[in-house]
Amino acid sequence: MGLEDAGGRTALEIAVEAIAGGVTMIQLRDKQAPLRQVLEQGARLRDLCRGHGVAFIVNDRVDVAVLLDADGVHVGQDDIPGAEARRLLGSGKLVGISAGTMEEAEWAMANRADYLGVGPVYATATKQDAGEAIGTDLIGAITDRWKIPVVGIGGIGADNAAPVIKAGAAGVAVVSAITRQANPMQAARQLADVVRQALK
Ligand SMILES: Cc1ncc(COP(=O)(O)OP(=O)(O)O)c(N)n1
Ligand SMILES: Cc1nc(C(=O)O)sc1CCOP(=O)(O)O
Ligand SMILES: [Mg+2]
Repeated sequence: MGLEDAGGRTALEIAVEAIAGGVTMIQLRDKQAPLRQVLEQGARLRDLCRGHGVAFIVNDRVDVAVLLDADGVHVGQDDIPGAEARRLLGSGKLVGISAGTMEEAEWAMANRADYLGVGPVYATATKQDAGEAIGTDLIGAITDRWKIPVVGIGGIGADNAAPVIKAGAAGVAVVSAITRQANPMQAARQLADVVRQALK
């Protein structure tokens, strides 16, 4: 989660509400905090997730994922390659890989991704270097070609999540649609309802 606009609330506070609202996976994504703080915050988030049967994933940092005994790591095209991440993490852990083009999806599949994060589906202000919105077509093309869970990411909220699922995604990954809302629990619940409905 990026908590720049979380209204002074901590990641843990937001996560408690998000889980109560029905999220099934939480990713620790903090590119700024000192490592010691990331580890402390991560341990609290991990314990919370474990207590609720929610998957806990660390973004970028395989070392942090190992130290926290996270359920897995999410890596992008410029991060540690997925196959190397898996070697460090050991078996039984998830490796998620980002893809914004079919070529990137091919790389991710060659690196034996467990799931793909595909985006930015819509325009996003959360990730400055996300690039132009790509829409939902790539999700359809990937899920037609491979049997792999895909989550759409980028600019997704309850108002526009349904087409992402209808295109073939198994779920959606969001930051601002939960962290920037006055009531993160209600926002998560609305989003989960839309996703569940679209999956039917
Ligand atoms: C689920 C999910 N999908 C994509 C990303 C983006 O990863 P990456 O391209 O490495 O960019 P950063 O998040 O590291 O800025 C993600 N984090 N999660
Ligand atoms: C972390 C991230 N990755 C993206 C990608 O396209 O790979 S877009 C993104 C930011 C998602 O935040 P929001 O839900 O607020 O748009
Ligand atoms: Mg990354």
